[in-house]
Amino acid sequence: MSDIEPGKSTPPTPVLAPVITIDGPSGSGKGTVCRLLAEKLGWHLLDSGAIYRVLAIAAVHHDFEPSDEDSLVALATDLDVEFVANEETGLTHTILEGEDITMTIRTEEVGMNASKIAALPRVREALLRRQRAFRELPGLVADGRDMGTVVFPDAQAKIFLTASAEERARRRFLQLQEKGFDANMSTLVDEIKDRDHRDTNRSVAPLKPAEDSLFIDSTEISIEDVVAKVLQFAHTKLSASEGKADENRI
Ligand SMILES: Nc1ncnc2c1ncn2[C@@H]1O[C@H](COP(=O)(O)OP(=O)(O)O)[C@@H](O)[C@H]1O
Ligand SMILES: Nc1ccn([C@H]2C[C@H](O)[C@@H](COP(=O)(O)OP(=O)(O)O)O2)c(=O)n1
Repeated sequence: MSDIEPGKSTPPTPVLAPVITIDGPSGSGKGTVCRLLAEKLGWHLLDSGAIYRVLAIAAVHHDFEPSDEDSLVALATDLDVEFVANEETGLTHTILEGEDITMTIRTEEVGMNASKIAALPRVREALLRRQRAFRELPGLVADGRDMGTVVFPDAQAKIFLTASAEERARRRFLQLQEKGFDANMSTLVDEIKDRDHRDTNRSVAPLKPAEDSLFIDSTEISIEDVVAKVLQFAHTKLSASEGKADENRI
């Protein structure tokens, strides 16, 4: 027997929004490129690293050790965080449990703590639904470590963006200086290598290129050229997937 009552039309199949993923190590340019892409396309933006960073700050607020997986899972499940766009400054403010943490979230210390708790499998699992909820029409640009491999394995276009550790540390150095933070170049190189090692070698959702991703080394490529490469690749992939959807409809 059919589920559809006579006289009633078939309910429309929900349309899944298209996704472009950019994964890669710290300082490769993911955040910058994703923001520019989302602006150009008018799509939503997911900064998944910000969620891990917020959780790391919340863990400190609650006095939880980075190894206390049960407490961190509970915190991740009910994480009280809002990302609020400020039209005047063009900044997205991060509000954790009512407190504006926009300035602290980008420090290297928070990045390192985020990397530690991100190695816990059940914490990652607890954050999956929250990340997937960002997938809304007209489309999503997702920035992280496991966007193309785990969170959105069916993404239409996947990019792996990297650069040499020295160049990434140099970029971070300039970025931190600009924001008025103290920074030391050789400490930054060590911290970046340490974080790369932890993110790449963890057992769950390690940092690695998805099999079907475009690999871009941005060490000697400008931001504008990286954006152009990604856009060209994404257009090709999105047209191909629209073609496939049409074939299936016939
Ligand atoms: N291709 C590039 N060439 C030079 N500087 C870059 C390039 N890509 C990004 N940057 C700069 O490097 C810094 C880190 O970039 P960001 O997007 O925050 O990296 P990620 O999100 O991968 O950690 C920013 O100040 C950004 O302007
Ligand atoms: N999808 C993600 C995003 C970030 N993480 C972890 C690992 C990273 O070292 C930290 C911080 O990520 P974030 O993207 O904010 O860091 P960078 O801006 O690249 O320095 O969080 C992750 O495990 N999976």
